[in-house]
Amino acid sequence: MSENPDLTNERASGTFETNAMAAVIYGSEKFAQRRREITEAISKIPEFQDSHPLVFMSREEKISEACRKLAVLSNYWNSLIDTSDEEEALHLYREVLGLEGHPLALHETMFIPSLIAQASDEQQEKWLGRAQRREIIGCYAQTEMGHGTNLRALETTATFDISTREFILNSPTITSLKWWPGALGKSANWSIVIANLIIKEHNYGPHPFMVQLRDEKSHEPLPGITVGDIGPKMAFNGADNGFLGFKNYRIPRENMLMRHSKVTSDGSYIKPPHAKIGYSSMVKVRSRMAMDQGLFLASALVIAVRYSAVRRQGYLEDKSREVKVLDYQTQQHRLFPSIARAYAFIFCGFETIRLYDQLLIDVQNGNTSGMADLHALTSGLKSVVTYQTGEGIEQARMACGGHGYSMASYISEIYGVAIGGCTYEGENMVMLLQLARYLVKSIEMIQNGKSRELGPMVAYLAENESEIDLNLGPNEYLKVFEYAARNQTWRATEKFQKLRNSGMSNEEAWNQASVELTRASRLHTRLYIMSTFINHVGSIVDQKVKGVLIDLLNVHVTYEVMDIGIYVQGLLSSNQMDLIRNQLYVSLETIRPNAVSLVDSFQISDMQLRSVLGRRDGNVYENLFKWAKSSPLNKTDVLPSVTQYLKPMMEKSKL
Ligand SMILES: CCCCCCCC/C=C\CCCCCCC/C=C/C(=O)SCCNC(=O)CCNC(=O)[C@H](O)C(C)(C)COP(=O)(O)OP(=O)(O)OC[C@H]1O[C@@H](n2cnc3c(N)ncnc32)[C@H](O)[C@@H]1OP(=O)(O)O
Ligand SMILES: Cc1cc2nc3c(=O)[nH]c(=O)nc-3n(C[C@H](O)[C@H](O)[C@H](O)COP(=O)(O)OP(=O)(O)OC[C@H]3O[C@@H](n4cnc5c(N)ncnc54)[C@H](O)[C@@H]3O)c2cc1C
Repeated sequence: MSENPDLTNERASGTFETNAMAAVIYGSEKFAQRRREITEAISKIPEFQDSHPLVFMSREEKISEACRKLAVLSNYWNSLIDTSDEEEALHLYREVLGLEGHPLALHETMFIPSLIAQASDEQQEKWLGRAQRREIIGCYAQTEMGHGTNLRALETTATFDISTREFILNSPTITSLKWWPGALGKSANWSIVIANLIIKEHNYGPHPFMVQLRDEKSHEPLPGITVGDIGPKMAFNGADNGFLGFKNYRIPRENMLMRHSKVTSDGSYIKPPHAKIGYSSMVKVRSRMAMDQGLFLASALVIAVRYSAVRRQGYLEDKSREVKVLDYQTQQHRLFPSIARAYAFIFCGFETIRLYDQLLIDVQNGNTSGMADLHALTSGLKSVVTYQTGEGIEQARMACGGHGYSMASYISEIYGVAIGGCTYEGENMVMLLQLARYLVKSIEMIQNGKSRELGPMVAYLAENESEIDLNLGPNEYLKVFEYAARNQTWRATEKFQKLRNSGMSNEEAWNQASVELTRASRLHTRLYIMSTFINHVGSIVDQKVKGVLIDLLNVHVTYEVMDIGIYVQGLLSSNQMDLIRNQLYVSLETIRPNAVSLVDSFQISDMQLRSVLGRRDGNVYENLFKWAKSSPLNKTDVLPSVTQYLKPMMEKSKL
């Protein structure tokens, strides 16, 4: 079937090459090209296609389908990608497995990275190759039923038995059961388990241990291990998140991951170079989240924008033909700022992934000085990005009207998976408060005359306000954001200090200032996102691409400043606010002809999107009907439930 002419026309009105834009989105022409090649190669392998639509499958079927594809994938792995390239691997996973989770997701994202960051050279020699070759499947078991946030209160223990030189693992209570780890329930046979290290009755706090859970031949749980699946979730049901308990389960001393902290055979403890070095796997995932969430948001927008270009409803001036809903200003206001955010998040994601990779090298060389900065940055970024992604996806769903609510759109599944990011890798409020600690410390440095020691990301906190001339472009909007973030950070810090100075305990003062503190963290992070977007656009060489991205940046800066209006009342007059509002409306119109090309540029395949509404060819209606007919409910005209219950009920009512 040929392409829907409405989409053909939209594509013809684009002013730039989508391949050139993809090269900017994905950081290089080479990688953008590799993504296309991988997608093309996969499309030719029939076993990678869903055996039937995932949305009609039960959990068991979804997990089985994911395992089937992983088994097929193992035959093609080396021929499809450069296995040493994490981004290629991720693209392959996304294309073949989609986003509903699978038994290797945590193996790749946390188990292997933990071995790389936490295992000594000898331990890597023993386990890393096996993990990378997928001879074993691992997971990351930290969260317990009773505690996920407050890691110092974890209850699982690993007690060193000096006589046998083993650790004895125990789960002393119900609440100490590990609860949530992905792939733990049914798939993983090994795990990195975070447990309190106890030597001679002294608790040294949470440490990582390499623990075999299941027999490598029979896959049966080993004696002393209780393990299973925690049941269905809001989404992500292709993953078997699990529970895990230990009863006097012994592992050799050499199974504590000992790159940083160490326990010698006589039970001596050697401290790590930084107290929080064991938290690196979390920082690794957080550093990826802006990218991954940006892609979730992008997926929803591809669906909503393409659909809005083929959906016609109502009239504007021309009464001879109904208008594409994408031409309504409200629809543009609903979708275009999110397109800008998706681009910005991906740009930030590349930046934080690079920063993590650099930090990993620094830490391996004994330099831990960058840990606090990256922890603060990624804590704020994961919180803001996951929240705004959730908002953007939900708006995309509503922008598709009734069909958006159908699973045929697939947006609800994208939403369910993405929104989990507000919780996993540190609940958002908690992580905003982690960043707030860093911001408060920065203010205290300024108060103590140490402004010069501030890092580049917080230097603006020490600056004075300057006049704003909004006609001068994005950098002036950045100043507006700096003003808002600086003002709020000072106000929140002063509130905290005032409460503390009034005699309140540090903890209570912090609690009573915490809403204001989280607001400061959000503004600081949004400033970082805007500034990264501006810098990125500034570095683009292709002039056509750059021109469109400047238009998109204008949508971003005007929308973001309008969105934080309450924080800039002291800086901007109502005339200036009106000016910004009008600039936003103009920029929505400017971007309109490029809307479809901007989402096409994400180059997310139909196979990955799984959306009838978001099909690249735009042939929505005939495929919607086909999809509905394939619903299991339509296998028969008369359901057994009708024969069994409704018919007798109706018959009885006739009497
Ligand atoms: C490659 C192929 C991939 C295939 C992918 C396939 C795609 C699949 C499809 C979809 C993707 C979906 C994937 C889903 C994956 C989900 C995985 C989820 C995993 C998890 O959730 S793991 C568990 C995560 N848990 C947490 O994040 C816990 C949160 N809590 C904490 O981090 C901490 O407890 C704390 C930071 C909140 C507090 O810690 P603590 O009490 O110890 O510390 P404080 O006293 O508060 O602070 C002390 C001091 O330490 C500093 N600090 C804290 N953390 C760090 C750190 N990490 N680095 C540096 N410094 C740190 C803190 O700032 C304080 O400093 P100051 O005293 O203020 O100076
Ligand atoms: C999809 C998914 C996958 C996951 N995968 C894994 C995994 O692979 N491995 C793993 O170990 N874990 C995993 N988790 C667990 C996850 O990391 C935790 O659920 C998360 O860290 C939040 O902790 P919690 O559940 O204890 O929340 P809680 O801390 O109980 O949060 C409840 C509320 O209390 C508030 N709160 C808590 N502490 C504070 C505070 N100090 N200040 C202010 N407010 C506070 C929170 O903001 C929140 O509103 C996963 C979770 C999900 C949803």
